Amino acid sequence: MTGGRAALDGREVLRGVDLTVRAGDVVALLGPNGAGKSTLVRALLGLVPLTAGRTEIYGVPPARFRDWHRLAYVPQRLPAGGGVPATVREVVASGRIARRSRWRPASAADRAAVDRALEAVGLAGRARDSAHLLSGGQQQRVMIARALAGEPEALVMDEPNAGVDAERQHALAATVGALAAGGRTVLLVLHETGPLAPLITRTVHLDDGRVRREETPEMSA
Ligand SMILES: Nc1ncnc2c1ncn2[C@@H]1O[C@H](COP(=O)(O)OP(=O)(O)OP(=O)(O)O)[C@@H](O)[C@H]1O
Repeated sequence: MTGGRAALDGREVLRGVDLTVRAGDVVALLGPNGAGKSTLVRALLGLVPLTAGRTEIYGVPPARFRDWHRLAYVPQRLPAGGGVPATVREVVASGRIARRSRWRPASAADRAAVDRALEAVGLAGRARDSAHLLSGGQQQRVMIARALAGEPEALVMDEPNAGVDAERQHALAATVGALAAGGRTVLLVLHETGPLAPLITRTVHLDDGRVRREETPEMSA
C-alpha cells in the first residue's frame, strides 16, 4: 500500500499508510484500540475501498485480483452465522473451495488438508459438531482452520489471540512457525506479540491511521 487513505462513516481512519508485506515476512501489526489496524488489513485485501493512494496484492489492484486461493483472511469478528447449520468439518472444508475446480468432488488431497487444519487448531475431535454451537473461541479456531485448509501463500489474521488462553496461544505460535518455515507470508494484528514474538520478522506500529514506526528483530536486539 502506498499513501493509503480510507474513511468509515465519513471519518478518516487511514491517513496515508505506506506498507509493504514481502513474501515470507511474518508481520505483526500493533497499535492502540481504534488505531485502524482492522481497517488497514481489510483495505489491503480490498474489503475497504481507498479514498486515495493505492494498494496491490501480488502486483495487482484488489478489484482486478483473481488468485484468491493464494490468500486467506481470518477476521476479528465472526461473520454472523446466517442461520445455516454446518458441521465444523464442512466449514473448514469450505476453505478449499478457491482451490478446487468447480463441480469436482473433494479429493483425497482436499480431505487431508482439512484433517491437518483441524489437527492444527485442536478441533479434530469436534469435526462432526455443529459449528454454530461452539464457543466464540472455538469458532475463531474453526475460522483459522478454514484459512489453513486452503493452504494459502499468505495468511492475514486479525487478533487471533484475543481472549485466547496461553495453551492455545502457544498452539497458534506453533502453527505460524510451521507456516513461516514453509516460506508462507503471515500478517497478524496483535495487541501483544506473546508466544509469537520469536517468529516475527517485522513489527509495524499503527497509531491514528498512520504507521508510526517499523522494527525488525535485529533493530531491537
Ligand atoms: N464500520 C464502521 N463505521 C464507522 N467507524 C468505524 C467502523 N469500524 C470501525 N470504525 C472506527 O474506525 C476506527 C478504526 O477502527 P479499527 O477497527 O480499524 O481499529 P483497530 O486498530 O483495529 O482497533 P481494535 O484494536 O479496537 O480492533 C475506530 O475509531 C472505529 O471506531
